[in-house]
Amino acid sequence: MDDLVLNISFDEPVAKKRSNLSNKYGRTLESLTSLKVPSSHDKTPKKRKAPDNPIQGASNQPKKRRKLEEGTSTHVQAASAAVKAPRHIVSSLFTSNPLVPKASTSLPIYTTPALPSNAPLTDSSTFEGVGLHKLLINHLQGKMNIQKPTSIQRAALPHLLRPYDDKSPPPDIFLQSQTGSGKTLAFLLPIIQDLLPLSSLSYIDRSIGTLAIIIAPTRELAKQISDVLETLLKMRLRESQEISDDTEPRLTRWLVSGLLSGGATRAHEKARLRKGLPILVATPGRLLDHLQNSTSFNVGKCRWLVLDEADRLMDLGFEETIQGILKGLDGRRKLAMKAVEQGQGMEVGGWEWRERRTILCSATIREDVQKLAGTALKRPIVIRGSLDDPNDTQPVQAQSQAEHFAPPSQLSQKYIVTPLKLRLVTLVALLRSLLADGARRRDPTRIIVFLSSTDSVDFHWSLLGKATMGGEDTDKGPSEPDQVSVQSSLLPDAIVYRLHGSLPLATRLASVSGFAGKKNKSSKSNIAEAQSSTILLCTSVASRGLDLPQVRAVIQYDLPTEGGATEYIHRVGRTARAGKGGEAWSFVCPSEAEWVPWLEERLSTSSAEDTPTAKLHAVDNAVVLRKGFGGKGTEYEERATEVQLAFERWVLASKENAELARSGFKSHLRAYATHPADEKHIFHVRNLHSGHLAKAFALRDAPSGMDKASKAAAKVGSKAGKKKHAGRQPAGALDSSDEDADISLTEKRMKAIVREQGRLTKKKGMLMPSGVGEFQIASSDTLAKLVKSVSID
Ligand SMILES: Nc1ncnc2c1ncn2[C@@H]1O[C@H](COP(=O)(O)OP(=O)(O)OP(=O)(O)O)[C@@H](O)[C@H]1O
Repeated sequence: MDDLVLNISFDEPVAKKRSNLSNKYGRTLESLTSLKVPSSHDKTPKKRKAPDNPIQGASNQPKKRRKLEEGTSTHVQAASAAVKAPRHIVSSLFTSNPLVPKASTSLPIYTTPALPSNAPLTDSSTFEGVGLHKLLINHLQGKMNIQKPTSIQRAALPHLLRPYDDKSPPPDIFLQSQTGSGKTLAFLLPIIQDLLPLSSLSYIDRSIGTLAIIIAPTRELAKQISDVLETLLKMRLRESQEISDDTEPRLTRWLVSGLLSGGATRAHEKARLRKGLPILVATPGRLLDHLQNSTSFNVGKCRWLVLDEADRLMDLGFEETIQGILKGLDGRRKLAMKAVEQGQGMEVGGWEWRERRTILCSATIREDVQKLAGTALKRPIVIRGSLDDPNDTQPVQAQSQAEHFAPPSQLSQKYIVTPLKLRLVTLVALLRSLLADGARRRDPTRIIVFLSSTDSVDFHWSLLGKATMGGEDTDKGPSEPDQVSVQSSLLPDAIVYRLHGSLPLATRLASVSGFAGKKNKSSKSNIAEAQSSTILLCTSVASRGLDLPQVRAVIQYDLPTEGGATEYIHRVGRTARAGKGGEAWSFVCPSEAEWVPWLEERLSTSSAEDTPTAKLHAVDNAVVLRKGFGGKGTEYEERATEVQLAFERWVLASKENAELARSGFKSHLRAYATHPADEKHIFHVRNLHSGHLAKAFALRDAPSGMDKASKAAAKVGSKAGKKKHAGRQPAGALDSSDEDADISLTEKRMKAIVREQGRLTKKKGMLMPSGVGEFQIASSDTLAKLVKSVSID
């Protein structure tokens, strides 16, 4: 069935039984002549015609098997040199795997529960009822198709829309609610409503400066919030002629928004600030930089401050930066107050700018977030947006990690216990079956795949984009950092994007918008992207806040190394947003099987009651492979093997490819070693069979020295794990250090962790990285560049 949908058929099914020859180590060896490459006499390898059907090309190749394969062609010789192994042992994918507990042999049927937990409310709640201005309601309903508030909006808006009252000043707000529940509008709408009346004062224009600031941890998130803000600010400033009420004050369009995230030059940003940006969305480093260095940045009357994803801001080490921003804002306000007292500044009608109103959004109220709340918020209350109780508010108190933070109830959560050797082909099979489902529904399918390191993202992205079943030469050399998308012959009609912090900003933004189906100027793809299915391979940089439309599934190919259950919830929260359905898939190695009850326990304590959000469904690996590759009986095994071999051929085909695979492998291992101490009983590098893991990176063998490296990684991991949470480098940390101004902070953090791991050596008084391919921090190149310029005493 899937074969049809994906236009893949096997004209010559490979039904031969594999000979189960075991070597003395008990590993089954098979030589596969499909791996046979042109002999050294063939100076110019013959161009093979690309088969129409990607898998068919491979199945047409000879199937004779030998024990050992000898790489003899000239271009394979080069690759052989790269992998330093002229004789490659090819082990079977389907033998010598650890036993996997029995799981469901059919895919669970997904049904959306009657009441998705993050959907707009269906009761009598209305935007009028929570006090929203009619112009904003008209715009939401007429232009944005948003009819009713969600529970967090119903709970937060009355507090945030309350006008300032000297005698009973409104509280600052700590917003804590599910992913995809509409927090962005919950803080943007009150800000706009508060500033709107100023538009009627004839003497007020943009020169008043910045009156509201929203801080987001990453550039992607800042851009997304800025886009929503711009959409809101396009609202009509008068009601339609027929119902226009002439007693209403006439509003002018001076309320504009700006984005400061290091995407433009400082000089350009300064010029924009000089003109005046009443509402500003910014990443922390660049904002502090302008606060400290741009005299034209007029923020003395800034009344609103939003700290979005505050726990992520803390994770990324922005605590000092935020404290600097708070001090900077307070200092500027004092100066503005003095100026008004001395008659050198002006008042803003009766609008109270002397009291700042701060909103902090965070999934968790950990100790560090609570500390931040202590400095940033006045008279704070926590608003959670309970479905049943619109008035569910409480004072801020420290809680356990994931308490009150659960995945949306309508999300379908599944996991596959996958032997290491089968990971790569299972991923391809799963992607194929999800795409086939979408094609059947005639819907473009969007899938996000989380990996643990930038090197691993780069490897998988290149592999999918360039490896072909027929082995024809589509490799046009290494990918440029600004290349946005690739297409895979194994994943027809889908465009594959990647996202991590080592990519240039323009590429990152183009990847996000391309994946979301927006028109992409920089993309070289001929396919109409809006109609295409898209896949995003990414690090944890994409786990927070990103609101990408119609994400059908989130695949955690690598489970989070940082942030435990909370990070899991954020990642899966990229789907099943605002009441829509979605699937979350987790790849679990046999040695990690304990992760499932471990996670379920945490999810059930975070759910209000024992809801389906606390249950993950096991899906049998064979079911996924069969669905993805099709065929009768165990034919899928042969097909999966052909796919694996095609990947391995690609890795062998050039030095660059082999290097990509080895870097991905090593970075994966290093990332794995950073699981915290209290997860070591589940995730420990010593439980990973390096030879089997190599298969998942399309390598025939683990890169040399990996035994030592994995021991070192295990040591480092346990050492790092013993450190307190605050001292550990989070996944994707440098992914998000996205401004020039943040580089020095970034360097400090990076040096600390690299030093901790003993991978810096001192050369000529300068610290240099002594290791290769860095894990979740950045690619080895970036690491080298960043560290090179810094000398340490
Ligand atoms: N009242 C509403 N009715 C329908 N859709 C809504 C409503 N409010 C927000 N949305 C939509 O819900 C989606 C998720 O909103 P938003 O990104 O603000 O969620 P969030 O709570 O910030 O999620 P996360 O915690 O993952 O950042 C957006 O596409 C938004 O347009």
